[in-house]
Amino acid sequence: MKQQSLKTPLVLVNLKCYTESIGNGAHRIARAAREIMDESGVTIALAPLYTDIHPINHHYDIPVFAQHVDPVDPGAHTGRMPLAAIKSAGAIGSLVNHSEYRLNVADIEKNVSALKGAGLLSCVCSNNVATTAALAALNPNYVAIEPPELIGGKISVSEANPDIITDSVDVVRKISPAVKVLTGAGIHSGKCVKTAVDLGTDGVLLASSVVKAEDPAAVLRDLVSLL
Ligand SMILES: O=C(CO)COP(=O)(O)O
Repeated sequence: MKQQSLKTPLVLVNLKCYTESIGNGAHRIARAAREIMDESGVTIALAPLYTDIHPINHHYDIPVFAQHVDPVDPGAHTGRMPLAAIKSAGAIGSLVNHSEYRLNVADIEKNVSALKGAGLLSCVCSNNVATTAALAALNPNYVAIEPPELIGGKISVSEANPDIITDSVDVVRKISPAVKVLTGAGIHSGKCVKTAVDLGTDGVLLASSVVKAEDPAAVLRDLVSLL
């Protein structure tokens, strides 16, 4: 099946389970993402709650990732989310192995292959350079390096730990050059994004600075301003 693709640099916003991401909140962020995408030409993708995959993709024509997919085939499971369901809702891909939803390596591999087989994108999250190397060997579309101690904070990975970005880019280039690298944790300004891209990444994965903003469009406008 033909694989989906997204233009680089990519700004991928994970809406997580924040109050601001539920119901109308998700639409508010989606409207802002649509506005800034049209204004700037930079690709902004969203990873909303499952219930918002279809509405956001349908109403705003925004590339949508699931925050997780369960490594199960359709069948007698209860409370799980099979890949076929996120695909039919309109997801272009899924996050896999976020720090807030760790998986074992066998399940990460199963998800990456299943997403590829379905023509969807995989964005596998990693916490350090050694994990990044192991995950790049699985050939996902993206590896997103996010130091857990900086997630949700005010100091970004670009400011606090540029070496982890450079080392991750180097290791991925050596192991699987086709794999794209994102970075995230604490990303909150155009300068953070520019530093990440200048250090060799293909974009950023972020959450709180946009989701919890009073004016998500203003924050997104700043985030893409130096690209
Ligand atoms: O975990 C993240 C994105 O998946 C990063 O979150 P913050 O942007 O809130 O640090």
